[in-house]
Amino acid sequence: MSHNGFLTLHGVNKRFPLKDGELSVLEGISLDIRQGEFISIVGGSGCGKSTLLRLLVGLEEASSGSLLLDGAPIRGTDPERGIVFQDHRLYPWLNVEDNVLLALANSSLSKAERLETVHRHLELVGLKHFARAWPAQLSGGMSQRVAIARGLVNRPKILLLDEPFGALDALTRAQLQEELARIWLAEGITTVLVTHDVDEAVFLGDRVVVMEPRPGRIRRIVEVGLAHPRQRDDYRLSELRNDILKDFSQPRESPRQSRERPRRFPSYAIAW
Ligand SMILES: Nc1ncnc2c1ncn2[C@@H]1O[C@H](COP(=O)(O)OP(=O)(O)OP(=O)(O)O)[C@@H](O)[C@H]1O
Repeated sequence: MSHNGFLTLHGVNKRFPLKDGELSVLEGISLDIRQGEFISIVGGSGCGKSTLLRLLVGLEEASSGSLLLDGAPIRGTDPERGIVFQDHRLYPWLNVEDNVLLALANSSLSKAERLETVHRHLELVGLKHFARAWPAQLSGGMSQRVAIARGLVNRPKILLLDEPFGALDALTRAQLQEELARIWLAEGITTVLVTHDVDEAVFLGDRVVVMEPRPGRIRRIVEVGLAHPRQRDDYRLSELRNDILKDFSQPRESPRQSRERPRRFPSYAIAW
């Protein structure tokens, strides 16, 4: 495995302590991500996708192995790593502008520069006219746009997305996928997207990392090899999708014992 990636994971293991032993959630994760690349990570429930993303965010520490961003070890959260969760986590008592502004709390920019930066990012996600709106006035899709603006406003080195469209209806989801592709093309930001949705993974990703569970491992990495912007009805995308879906109907080996956690529910509830 070479170590010349912009974001490099090498031999990453993650174990959680249990009352009677420990649970191995990720095993031997090695991955080199190029600067500006869009990586999708797919896998069934419980294969450790979110845990992997939490390691990249710095919310969890690896039990062993290394995670390097631009040559430096990832330790703790940092504005150089922007994150967008499935539930947008906007503060209901702050308007859209202030929600995004909050992400710049530790920035060295002046107040005027911060406001200008916030407005530029709201424009980027198509919400130029909603700076003064309240979260309760936004649809689910609009809230996720605000969350994307907030994830980008610090000009991070990487953008990490954990099922960002998982709670949206199919049409809004498709629209936001296209928006995300446009933003990624315009900004050239290295992006890691975790999703359950294989169509979404192949539509957006330069490469798709297919994971398998118990413990979470990389099953294979699929090179999509299609230029952006892509056409949703491109038959090559469906071929890739079908090929990846086969992985989920043919387990490579019998699953090892694992403890399941109750499924998470999206905590956002605002839509109109
Ligand atoms: N803090 C923790 N303590 C103990 N076990 C944990 C912890 N966090 C995650 N796990 C376990 O790790 C495994 C992987 O969880 P993770 O949320 O990373 O999977 P996932 O692939 O993102 O699943 P989903 O798609 O359902 O969100 C699960 O079996 C879960 O129970």
